[in-house]
Amino acid sequence: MDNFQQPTHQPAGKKVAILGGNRIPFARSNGQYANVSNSEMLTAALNGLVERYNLQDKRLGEVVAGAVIKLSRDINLTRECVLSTALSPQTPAYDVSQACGTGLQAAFAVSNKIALGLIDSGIAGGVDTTSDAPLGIGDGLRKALLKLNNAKTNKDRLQALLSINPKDLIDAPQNGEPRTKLSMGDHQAITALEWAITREAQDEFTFNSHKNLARAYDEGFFDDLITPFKGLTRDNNLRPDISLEKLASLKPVFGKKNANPTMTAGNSTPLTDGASCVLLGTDEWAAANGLKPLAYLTYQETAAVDFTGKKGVKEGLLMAPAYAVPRMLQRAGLTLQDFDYYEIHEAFASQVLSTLAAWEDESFCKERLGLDKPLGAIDRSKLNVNGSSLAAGHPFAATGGRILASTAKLLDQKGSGRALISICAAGGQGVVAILEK
Ligand SMILES: CC(=O)SCCNC(=O)CCNC(=O)[C@H](O)C(C)(C)COP(=O)(O)OP(=O)(O)OC[C@H]1O[C@@H](n2cnc3c(N)ncnc32)[C@H](O)[C@@H]1OP(=O)(O)O
Repeated sequence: MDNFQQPTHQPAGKKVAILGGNRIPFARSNGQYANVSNSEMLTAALNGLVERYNLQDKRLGEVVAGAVIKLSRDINLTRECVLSTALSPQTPAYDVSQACGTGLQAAFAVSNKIALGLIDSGIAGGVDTTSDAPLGIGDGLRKALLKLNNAKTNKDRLQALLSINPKDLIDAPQNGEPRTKLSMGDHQAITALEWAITREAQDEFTFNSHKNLARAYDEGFFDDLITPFKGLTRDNNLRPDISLEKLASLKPVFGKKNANPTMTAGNSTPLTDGASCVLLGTDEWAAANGLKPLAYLTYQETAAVDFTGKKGVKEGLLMAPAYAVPRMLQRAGLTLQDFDYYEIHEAFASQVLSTLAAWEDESFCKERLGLDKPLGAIDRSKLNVNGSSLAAGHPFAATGGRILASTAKLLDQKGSGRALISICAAGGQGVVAILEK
């Protein structure tokens, strides 16, 4: 199978600079932000960015953000949040949604307009809460209410009311695939088994994520990337004193029917609340506003895999980045080893490890990617150097902004270099990008 047949295009035109970023500390679900809405969190992240980069009263080209789980009243959540900030109310804004890839996809939307010369600046972002999740009325209740509304006699009305079953009252959002009814974790457990990812490797990977994030906080790396919010100054999922012994003692929570289940609450991301955003612009706009480009967003790619196996090979739900990255590398004329940093979203430790295993695997690279040899191994010391989602948490749509802002800062600190960003998303999708300085 050749996955490189479809022509993809790097938008020609203006360079797109990442000028800064901001987020609020991420909080475990039903914790510190239990009573805080998406709207309040995204507004706080945006306001922090506005303040840090003196954007008060500025009319930006566009603000694009989104949430994976939205209340139905939040028809254009991003626009409402922009109106609550000190930005000029003449700044247009709209929502996008692409599961966990939302934040990065929002940055693509802004950057493509900048590259085309249609706008000169913009903000991309994302927010999610699983604490303040929307509840709809269940199908059973909805149908009974419709019946009640159309009833002509008291008998019909009574029958409609009696048809209501308590279990049909509420329709809550599920963290699972609608087609398979499996949770993200149970899907990933199948992939982990397929790639023989051990419990020890997952726990060690998780340990490093927490240690790296804790060190980065202690070194002040996040001082100009995070605005304290509701009493939090750091992500409250972070465990600086994490131990391999404690990780090893946790019970498996996903793939429990497997012979040897390996995925636990420790080596999976927690359900999380939070928001993030990044400021993008042309070199000219940056100079006119006294800002310095941290890095440039140079390549982007989105891929999707058939996780149902309906039309051929059944692929792992979270394996789309394994396809998106080589496609982007080919277009950029780069190898997997040509990077100073790798920022791979840690949906689950085993997801990152499965993707790395696939890139090292000869038959996967030849048969599924259509390459003549494996992409090969990466230098693990360059991977998620300041921690990632396992430690920070993963408020779905906010992860893209978190990664973009910290990766741009890493490249700026280094002075020059190149970073690969990869985010897996529900629906069998993968959103990836290259940042350069
Ligand atoms: C594209 C994508 O990104 S897909 C990914 C999308 N996200 C998801 O699917 C979210 C997946 N995560 C979840 O569903 C939930 O967080 C779960 C099921 C993993 C865990 O939920 P819970 O059981 O509520 O977790 P909880 O926080 O209570 O942790 C369970 C135990 O593990 C312990 N624990 C969790 N992490 C760690 C750790 N790193 N080190 C030590 N102990 C830990 C907790 O302290 C707790 O111990 P206790 O029972 O003694 O209090």
